[in-house]
Amino acid sequence: MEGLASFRAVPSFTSRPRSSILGTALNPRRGNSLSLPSSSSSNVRAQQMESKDDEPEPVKIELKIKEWENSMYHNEVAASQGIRIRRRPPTGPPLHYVGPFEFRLQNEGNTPRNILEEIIWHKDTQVAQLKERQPLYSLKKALDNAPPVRDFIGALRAANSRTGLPGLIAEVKKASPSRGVLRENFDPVEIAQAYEKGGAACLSVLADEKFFQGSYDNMMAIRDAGVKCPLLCKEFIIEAWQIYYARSKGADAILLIAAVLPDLDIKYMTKICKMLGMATLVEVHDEREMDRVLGIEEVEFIGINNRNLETFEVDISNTKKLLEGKRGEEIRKRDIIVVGESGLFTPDDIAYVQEAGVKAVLVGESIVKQSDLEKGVAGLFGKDISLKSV
Ligand SMILES: O=C(O)c1ccccc1NCC(=O)[C@H](O)[C@H](O)COP(=O)(O)O
Repeated sequence: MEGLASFRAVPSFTSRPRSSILGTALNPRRGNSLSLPSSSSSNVRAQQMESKDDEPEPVKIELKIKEWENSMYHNEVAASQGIRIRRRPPTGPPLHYVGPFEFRLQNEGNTPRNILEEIIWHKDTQVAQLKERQPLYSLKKALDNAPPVRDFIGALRAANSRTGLPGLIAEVKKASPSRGVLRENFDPVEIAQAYEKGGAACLSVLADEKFFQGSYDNMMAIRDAGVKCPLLCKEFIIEAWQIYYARSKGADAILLIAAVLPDLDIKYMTKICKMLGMATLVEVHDEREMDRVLGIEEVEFIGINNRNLETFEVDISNTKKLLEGKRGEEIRKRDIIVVGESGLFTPDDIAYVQEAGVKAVLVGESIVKQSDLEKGVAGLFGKDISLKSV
């Protein structure tokens, strides 16, 4: 797979001087054959798309140089699609390695412009470190032991027909940059079980530690406890590697944020998810992002975030605005499931976004703050939506 999506940032480059990489001897003749195990499973097809970790060392280095050169253009390509979030600091990484010390440069160029950009820059560094610890080839092996994928979109459709209300994706969310800590006594398994009992169709589990106090351990614990609701890994995905990682931890769906990812990345990552059997929720916030995403044939599941992730402003009329006119028509024609996300607190809010055309809602704050979570779900919908109610 050529293009922007296949040339990702080079993790180790963020903390190593370029000369240490360029000074390494290279083999200019790049072999194209891939030694993959023969199997017809979807995982293997996905492996073939992300194969460079299986390459011999000199080829890997050459690829990394190409990645580095191409990543320089990433911000430019993204900007041409109206994406304001930069993948990494334009003047170089914030951490500079100088002998045994590291120091942080603070200047206008390498200071994030908003919280989303700060999250993405942090994620870039974090993913780089995780990838070094668990490269793709070993991650792919871990997929063999991952629990089976459950049908995320199917669960939402089923809940929608069962209750006549939008299917609920209930968020296991301890804290957020905009609201701080939402729930002090935070037991992810207890929360997940209560949501499920209350009638949630699916769960969204925050995986980011730094900004949301979430974790992949939470997601695994929820799965291991036997919760049947399919799980959305709520993470800031910037590399395909993270999709495999999420799958290895039991995720059934992932989130892609259009404000962060260029079209080619969305397309490429959606294909990887499909091969792994996972659902891809593509999140938009404005008309421009919606139009970009509707231009991607593979997209079948769209989230409209009522929260502007750059300013934290929440306005649920955003969902209505983005589903009006031609956009709404196209969505209905393609039978795309739309999720109304953020800022939903009351039965009136739910009715409002349902009227606008959503078949599902993603809700965190308003339910996670309730002392009785099961009742919290019923309170949000204005009625008992649990399985025992019908
Ligand atoms: O919630 C935040 O403050 C936030 C900040 C920066 C990036 C993402 C953020 N939230 C992710 C979400 O969109 C919400 O967790 C989700 O839609 C649920 O929202 P809510 O019901 O308002 O908790």
